[in-house]
Amino acid sequence: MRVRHNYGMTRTPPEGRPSIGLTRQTQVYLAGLQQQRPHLPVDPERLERAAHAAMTAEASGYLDGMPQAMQANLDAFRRWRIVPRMLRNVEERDLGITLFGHHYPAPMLLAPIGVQSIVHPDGELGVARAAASAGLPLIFSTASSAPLEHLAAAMGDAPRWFQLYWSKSEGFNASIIRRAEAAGCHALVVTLDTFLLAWRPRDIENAYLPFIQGVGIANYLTDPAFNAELAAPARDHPQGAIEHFLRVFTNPALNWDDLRWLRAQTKLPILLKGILHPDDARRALDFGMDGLVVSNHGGRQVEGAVASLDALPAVVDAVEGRVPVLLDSGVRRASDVIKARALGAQATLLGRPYLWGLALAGEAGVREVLANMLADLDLTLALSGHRTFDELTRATVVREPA
Ligand SMILES: Cc1cc2nc3c(=O)[nH]c(=O)nc-3n(C[C@H](O)[C@H](O)[C@H](O)COP(=O)(O)O)c2cc1C
Ligand SMILES: O=C(O)C(=O)c1ccccc1
Repeated sequence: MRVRHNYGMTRTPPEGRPSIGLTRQTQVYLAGLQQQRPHLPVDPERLERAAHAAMTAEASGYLDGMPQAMQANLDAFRRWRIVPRMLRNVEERDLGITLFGHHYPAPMLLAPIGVQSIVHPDGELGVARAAASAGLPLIFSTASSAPLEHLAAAMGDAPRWFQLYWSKSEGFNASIIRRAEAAGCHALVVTLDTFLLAWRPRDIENAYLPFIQGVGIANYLTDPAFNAELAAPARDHPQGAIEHFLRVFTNPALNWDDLRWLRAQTKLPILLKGILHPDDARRALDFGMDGLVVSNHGGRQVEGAVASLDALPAVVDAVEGRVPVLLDSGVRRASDVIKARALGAQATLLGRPYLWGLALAGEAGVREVLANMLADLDLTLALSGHRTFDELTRATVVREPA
């Protein structure tokens, strides 16, 4: 089943099907799933618990982040409340948005998440197919368990972006950007907050690092520049490529001036992911960046970090509408997408929730999580009194009373 990227604007429900007021596109997407729905928990907290119960201890520990930073992301969303508006004729709605000249069905992308095969054998390929069926853009991670070309092939012409882990190897960086362009990615998202992997208590307790087993480095193993760099003895030694990956992955010397090199590499729009300070946002614009992703990496890098949503308004003010600002970290339900949009995020990235779907039911689980999110988004947009996301403003939300 394939759904084109045009949600809404039609009132007729699919034949013989009672309408509960969803846009036609949301109905069609849900209807297509009826036969194969795994029926996962719809509530995100229950979904999370079920997924963690189904995973190995190592995968469960790896998905977790630091308790305070993760909780801060969720608390920040809870502190904002939507103020619904009445009697505004919201019968015809359009959830679509446009970013960098491309139309997408909803203000939601799938966040780049590495090493997905540790939660389910469907891994990134299952996620790619599920994203394609919803028409929602998937951001391929550099640290994927499958090469980006395989994911692109599984998606047909459905939209995808590429996330870059900017390694110490200039040859690899240049090569992987070329590959992302060739695979039809619409934009390059450069993740700045993970130039080292943080002190992650659960992984340390489990003595766990996925790459040691060679998981999550498919883009490196298939890269001609990366392979050319391997010394001959390393090439003959199965662990050689893994050791080389570990050497080049960490890159703490990166600084702003390096963005000049990156800017010269591609004409694709470049977004910086991990921006939390308004001065960094302004600086990104000085270096010709095309967008920002406000993110604390799902609370996985700096314990006690500011919540993404709390950092958003100052970044949006600093940017003054010059480039799109996106947000992730803590998006769990449609109302979170609406709150983020009201506070100035053009779109949000959905992270862990789709991984929970993957863990429980592979590709079908991801499809279901996405379908549930879209239906919730469609209804919550309407019930809060809006036909499009452009109608949301800061006045759509209030902070909870102290
Ligand atoms: C298991 C896991 C792996 C991740 N891998 C990557 C990655 O490869 N590249 C990246 O930019 N971000 C990665 N992230 C961060 C996500 O892109 C996103 O910022 C985060 O999941 C948002 O937080 P949330 O899932 O709590 O909403 C990863 C997150 C998780 C949970
Ligand atoms: O674990 C992560 O958060 C992450 O971003 C990552 C980093 C390197 C490889 C795979 C995932």
